[in-house]
Amino acid sequence: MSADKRIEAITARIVERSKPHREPYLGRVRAAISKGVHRSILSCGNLAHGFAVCSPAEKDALAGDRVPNLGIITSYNDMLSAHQPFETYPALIRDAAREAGGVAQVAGGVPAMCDGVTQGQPGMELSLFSRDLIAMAAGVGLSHNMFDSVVYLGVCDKIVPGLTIAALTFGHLPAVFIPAGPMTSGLPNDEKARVRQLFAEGKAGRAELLEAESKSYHGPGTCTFYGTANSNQMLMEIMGFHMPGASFINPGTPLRDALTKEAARRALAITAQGNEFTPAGEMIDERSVVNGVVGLHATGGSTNHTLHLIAMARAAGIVLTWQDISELSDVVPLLARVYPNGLADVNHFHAAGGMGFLIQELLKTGMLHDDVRTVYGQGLKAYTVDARLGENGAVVRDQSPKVSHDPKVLANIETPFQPTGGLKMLSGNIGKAVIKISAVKPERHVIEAPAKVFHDQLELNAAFKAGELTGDFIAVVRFQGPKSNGMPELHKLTTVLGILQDRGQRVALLTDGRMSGASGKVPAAIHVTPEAVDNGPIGRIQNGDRIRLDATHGTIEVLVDAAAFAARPQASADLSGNEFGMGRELFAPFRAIAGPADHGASVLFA
Ligand SMILES: O=C(O)[C@H](O)[C@@H](O)[C@H](O)[C@H](O)COP(=O)(O)O
Ligand code: SF4
Repeated sequence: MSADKRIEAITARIVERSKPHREPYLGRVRAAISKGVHRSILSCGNLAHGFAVCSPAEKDALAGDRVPNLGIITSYNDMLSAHQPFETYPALIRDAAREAGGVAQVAGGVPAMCDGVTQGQPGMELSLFSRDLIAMAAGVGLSHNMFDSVVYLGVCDKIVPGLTIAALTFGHLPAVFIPAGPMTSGLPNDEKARVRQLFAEGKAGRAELLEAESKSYHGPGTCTFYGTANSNQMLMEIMGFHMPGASFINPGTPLRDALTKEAARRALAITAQGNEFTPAGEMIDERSVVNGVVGLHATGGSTNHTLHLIAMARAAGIVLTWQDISELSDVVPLLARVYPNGLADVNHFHAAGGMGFLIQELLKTGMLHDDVRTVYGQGLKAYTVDARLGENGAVVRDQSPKVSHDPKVLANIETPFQPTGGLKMLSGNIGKAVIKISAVKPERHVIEAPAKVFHDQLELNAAFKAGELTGDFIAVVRFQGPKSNGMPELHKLTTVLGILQDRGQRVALLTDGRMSGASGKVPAAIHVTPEAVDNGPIGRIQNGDRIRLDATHGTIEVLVDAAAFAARPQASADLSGNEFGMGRELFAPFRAIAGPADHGASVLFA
């Protein structure tokens, strides 16, 4: 069936807006494709260097242009529990390539930051910029120009967005993303959050907190809350970069390995040398991007994708805006309740029917474009399946169930948890912002209260410890934008504001910074643009100003006389402490040129 007419209209608007960028982009992709198999333009010297460590048979294969060579971009390290399983993937992929008559080589590695390790630490100020750095680093690997297709190994927050930017920049090559899968379920996320609140209130000690944290984050795989990392998996599947059913299979299982080998074989099958050539730059179009946004809304996905998905789309010449995202939110129902939007984790989501069921339900009422290209072939309907291991160890796919295995976690389209999605744009005399309402109770969608102004999250936490955060208030935490300090996640605010909210205070957050995808229950107007350091109105808010955050009508207003507000001096902040230490000095050029949040806060696109 064709997509809902409202989805079609927004898609058509994006197509029209994107033309000035998309058409030249496609021209570059087609020009690169026309050069044919890329090793043929390398000199003998280039080639000899490129396959010096290969076996004689591989050298022979690669010397001609008849055997496809698969590039591997890996983000393996031991810091991210989600990426640690990638250590063994290159060997698996090489075996699969050889068995399929091809060759595979690691083209390069990219850096990967664990936002959980850097949360609340100086390192978090490198996090957002690491996305674009990852795209650049992947570009270094692919610039060897030895490859006919690429597999990208990445899971977490900035890594999948950065790898997607690279995959679309090298859009003349097919791109298959291979995930590592979620950690098995440990201490439930809400129990972990409860112990954190007890610790913050002095009712639990450090030993008890560390025990709870370690029982929650206990082994290889992605953390099980529905944050940015798991939003990435959802996006890669619904946009057609994953093999169907690949996203949420636990690491270290036979099915996981079978899916990895299958993905490698598929990446070799869709090169220009075969009959199903699927270059990434042509596979991904405006419909794929809209499908990604729809998936975000239907699952209550991470607010960080109001930054990343914009930058990812832009890499393919597609101009996505917060208005598009907000209007799609008005159309797409919420079908998943996964922490922080519920108590379940991604393992429960998968067991309830997972991505196959979600896509099936959304297709039923035209919430998704079915007529899209994917690494698996034509049409998203092929993704309404469940993957399992067949007798001979091959991946077998069954049609997704017609009814959710757990309606409390995954709803049918006829009975959604909320009629609209989770991500709204706010606008008003403070500028533009985004808010995630899927995890906020309806009675907190409108908050009007006096401002309490802070210049970093530690100041707010200190005010909490000093007992100064009484009554209703809107915390204004500014100078947290990309040009100020790299736009770190302010997730440490979640615990304190959550305690105050649980005590009955009506509180909200307003910031030019961003939150973790795992943040949720406190209303937060984030990514305020323009940011304070860019002369944004958020820099003219003063303590005591009444602010009205209205997620129902999509507005964010400071209730001060317009002329008086405009006449106020712009606040300034001492950011010298953010310029050095923990590598921040290396990212000064990024802070200097970063674009605004509503354009993806990127150093790659204005
Ligand atoms: O956007 C995200 O999903 C977060 O960056 C996530 O990747 C990060 O790791 C959380 O902050 C960890 O959650 P805790 O800090 O609550 O453990
Ligand atoms: S989900 Fe976050 S905390 Fe968990 S491994 Fe990924 S980046 Fe680290």
